[in-house]
Amino acid sequence: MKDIKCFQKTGNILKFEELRAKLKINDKNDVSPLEIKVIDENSEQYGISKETLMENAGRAVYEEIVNLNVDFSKTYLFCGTGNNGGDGFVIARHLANNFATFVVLIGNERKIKTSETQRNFNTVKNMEFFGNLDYANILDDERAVELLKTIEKELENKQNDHILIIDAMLGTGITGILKNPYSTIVDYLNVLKSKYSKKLKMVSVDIQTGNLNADLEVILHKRKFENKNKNFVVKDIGIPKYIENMVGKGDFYLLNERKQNSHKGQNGNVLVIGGSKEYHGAPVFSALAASKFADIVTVASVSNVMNTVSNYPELMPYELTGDYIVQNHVDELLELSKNYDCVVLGSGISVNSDTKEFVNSYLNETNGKVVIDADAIKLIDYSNFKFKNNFIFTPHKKEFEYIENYIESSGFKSTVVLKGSLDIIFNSNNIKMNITGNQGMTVGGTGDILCGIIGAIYACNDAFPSACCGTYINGYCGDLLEKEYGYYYNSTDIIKILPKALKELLY
Ligand SMILES: NC(=O)C1=CN([C@@H]2O[C@H](COP(=O)(O)OP(=O)(O)OC[C@H]3O[C@@H](n4cnc5c(N)ncnc54)[C@H](O)[C@@H]3O)[C@@H](O)[C@H]2O)[C@@H](O)CC1
Ligand SMILES: [K+]
Repeated sequence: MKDIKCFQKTGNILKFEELRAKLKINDKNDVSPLEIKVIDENSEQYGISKETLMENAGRAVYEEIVNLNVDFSKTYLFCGTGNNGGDGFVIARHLANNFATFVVLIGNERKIKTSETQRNFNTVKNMEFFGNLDYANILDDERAVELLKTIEKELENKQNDHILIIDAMLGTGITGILKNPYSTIVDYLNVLKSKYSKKLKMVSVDIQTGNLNADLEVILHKRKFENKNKNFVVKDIGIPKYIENMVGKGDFYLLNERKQNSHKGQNGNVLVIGGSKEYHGAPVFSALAASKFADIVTVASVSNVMNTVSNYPELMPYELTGDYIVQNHVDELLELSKNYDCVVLGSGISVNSDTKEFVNSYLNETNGKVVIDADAIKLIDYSNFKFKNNFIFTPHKKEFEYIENYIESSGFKSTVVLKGSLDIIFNSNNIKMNITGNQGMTVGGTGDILCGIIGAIYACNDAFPSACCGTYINGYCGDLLEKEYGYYYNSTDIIKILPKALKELLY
């Protein structure tokens, strides 16, 4: 892993910005909870801890409360056990210095799972001990109604002019319909709000819980799809822009879980179509890399590649006639491909006119997932070529020159991994950089390994996350090896360490 400071506007960053401009990919405005999870994780990895994010989030909400310019006689914070509740604890810390503050934890405190929420909860408990705020723990509807009744009493009592309710119950972690006591609390608060709309102010942290009709939603970092309240403000919490454009450990949340009780072949099977009389190492590297992740990997190639394949019992051979993969193999291979989730095309396939015909016919005919690498990229006749959305290209700089002029065309639906010291992964509406890997990766075969890894992941995932995660894994192996051996490792070492990398990243 290179440390980020080395990317002071190097060629690659400029290339990234040039491609992003060309593809007209601007920063997303709305994000899904899963995307937020990816950003959170990658912020943590690249330098801004979740604790800092939580602190900034709480502070941002507190600033909005101050902006309301209301001298609240009492503030209540309804906090869940997740990080939304954690934000609530941070807000309570700030409120308590200026307002009478009452923190309510909903659910058993043992359910608090993240360290950042735990830390802020402990501080709230200390503040209760020293009398800076009040605290109650609500476990069921009964206790909830009891507390809400006291709030109602305060509202009836005319001298209390304004009461603030902070909704830090649930944020992007909500799943399914609201369970009790949350739904009881939300319903009761809505009743109070309708009866005392002037005296009662309700502010939701990030997104309003259920159908709470909050006066204001203070949304953190980016607007969420869930946002329903028209009265919202989006607050920056200090996540640098580039974080959203980096591949990190967070991206692995986008991959499908391996099926637990799966049986053979459910976790993806891959067909490697490559090799020739001259090159038999390349397709075997791709296949061996894929075999560490996929269930079944077959190499379809000519006889002398089969000799190499036969040294690896974990690889299935499929022998083709002749010395090169050529046009008269098309029907046979289109048929064979139907039994596989993903095809890896190109490793060592050689550049000659017959193979050129094969590559173009195969890619025009197939509807399956294909990772297109190396010679195959050179052999395509781009003048009348469909960049299908189930294609992932893995060119290095030189090979990229073949496809660069087509990426802006509306018909460009493929995903590209532009390999380099900083890899750039993009399709027509996403673009990310990957910084794993090091100079040791220039050794021959790493490109074959990369397309094998991507093919194995792509077999049971979507194209863009497969391209990102596969590229990350490949470089990550190089980083593990660099720690041990400096730059003095080769592709066989990468394949050997691949299971360790996969375990660390995916397990
Ligand atoms: N990058 C960001 O956007 C940041 C997000 N942070 C906060 O973190 C929140 C997400 O935190 P979490 O992922 O921990 O999730 P939440 O805190 O939103 O809620 C998760 C908890 O609620 C419970 N829950 C889920 N669905 C439920 C339902 N239907 N009924 C009852 N209980 C339910 C779960 O058991 C879980 O414990 C965001 O909304 C935001 O407030 C901040 O800490 C700062 C960083
Ligand atoms: K909330």
